[in-house]
Amino acid sequence: MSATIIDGKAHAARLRERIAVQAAAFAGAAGRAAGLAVVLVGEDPASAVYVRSKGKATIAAGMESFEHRLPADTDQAALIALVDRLNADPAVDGILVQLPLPAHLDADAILTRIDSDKDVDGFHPVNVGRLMLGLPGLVPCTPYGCLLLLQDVLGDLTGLDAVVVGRSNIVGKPMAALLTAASATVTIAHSRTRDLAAVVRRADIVVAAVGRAQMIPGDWIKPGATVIDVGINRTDAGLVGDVDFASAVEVAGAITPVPGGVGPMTIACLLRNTVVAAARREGVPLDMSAL
Ligand SMILES: NC(=O)C1=CN([C@@H]2O[C@H](COP(=O)(O)OP(=O)(O)OC[C@H]3O[C@@H](n4cnc5c(N)ncnc54)[C@H](OP(=O)(O)O)[C@@H]3O)[C@@H](O)[C@H]2O)C=CC1
Ligand SMILES: Nc1nc(=O)c2c([nH]1)NC[C@@H]1CN(c3ccc(C(=O)N[C@@H](CCC(=O)O)C(=O)O)cc3)C=[N+]21
Ligand SMILES: [Mg+2]
Repeated sequence: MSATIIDGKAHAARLRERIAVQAAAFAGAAGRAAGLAVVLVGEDPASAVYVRSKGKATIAAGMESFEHRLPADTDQAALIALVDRLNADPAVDGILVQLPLPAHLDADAILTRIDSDKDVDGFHPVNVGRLMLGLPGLVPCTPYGCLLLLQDVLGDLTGLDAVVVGRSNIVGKPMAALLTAASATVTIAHSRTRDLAAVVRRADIVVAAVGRAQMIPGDWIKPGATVIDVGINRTDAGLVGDVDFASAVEVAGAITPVPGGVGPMTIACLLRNTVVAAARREGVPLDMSAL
């Protein structure tokens, strides 16, 4: 039996339509469009592709896009100065500094410098704290997009066994926090986990966020499990996930493809966070049930 393929691209397109309605309502009430500033330091080609697609999606949703491209040798003080300028700019509701930054820059200091109310990535310590405390804030886009896909497939996640493979600050840890808040029973696995196969085999939900091409084979997947593949790995065979799709699709109940799964949801959730941030900043009420 073959799994349902979770169409992240179609789900993201529907979400973007609802966001556009809310963005128009915001613009009508505030007298201006919501604005997203994206900062890219250096010339990494993959990052440049993401930044371009974020800019296009922002404009398509009826929001304003501000792109800042800085040379790879930009120093800490110059980047801090740009963040300060964006923090103070009333037309900017969301700020995203594309990661990874060049090694000579202190990414933690930059992310902490962003106004937490404009932190549409949800990486600022204040938003990380809010997520852990269950307080309203801005939630990291990729894990939030994964949660939306899981709830679409499974409905209520209460009591389900979830395994998150990967413990990064941008995907694994916030994913585990969201699943915990949704009342799943959560295991976080990582490079030091003993017998990863056995840990994955007991999961009703597997979220793979490792960055190793096709490392999770189908025979680790419990029959009928829901598999969310966050991995984006460029190989000679093209773009592949962290899950071996060909074998996993034969065992899983539902599975995201790469491309066309989590990636498009990340961008849709970034737009969602931007209109949410804009509405909070201006005190404009939004229909959150649409988002
Ligand atoms: N689709 C999307 O929108 C997005 C996709 N990505 C993709 O998701 C993947 C993960 O990204 P990110 O979280 O930033 O990656 P990181 O490199 O920051 O983290 C990888 C995690 O995987 C763990 N890990 C590494 N090797 C193994 C192993 N052999 N067994 C078990 N765990 C292992 C690491 O463990 P340890 O902590 O012990 O080192 C670490 O916790 C990448 O492919 C990235 O490109 C990322 C963001 C958005
Ligand atoms: N501050 C910051 N925030 C991020 O959210 C962030 C970041 N830095 N750095 C890089 C990662 C990665 N990321 C992706 C976004 C979209 C796709 C995406 O749309 N992927 C398409 C394919 C794109 C392609 O073909 O390359 C898909 O999976 O279908 C992938 C990956 C966001 N990230
Ligand atoms: Mg993100």
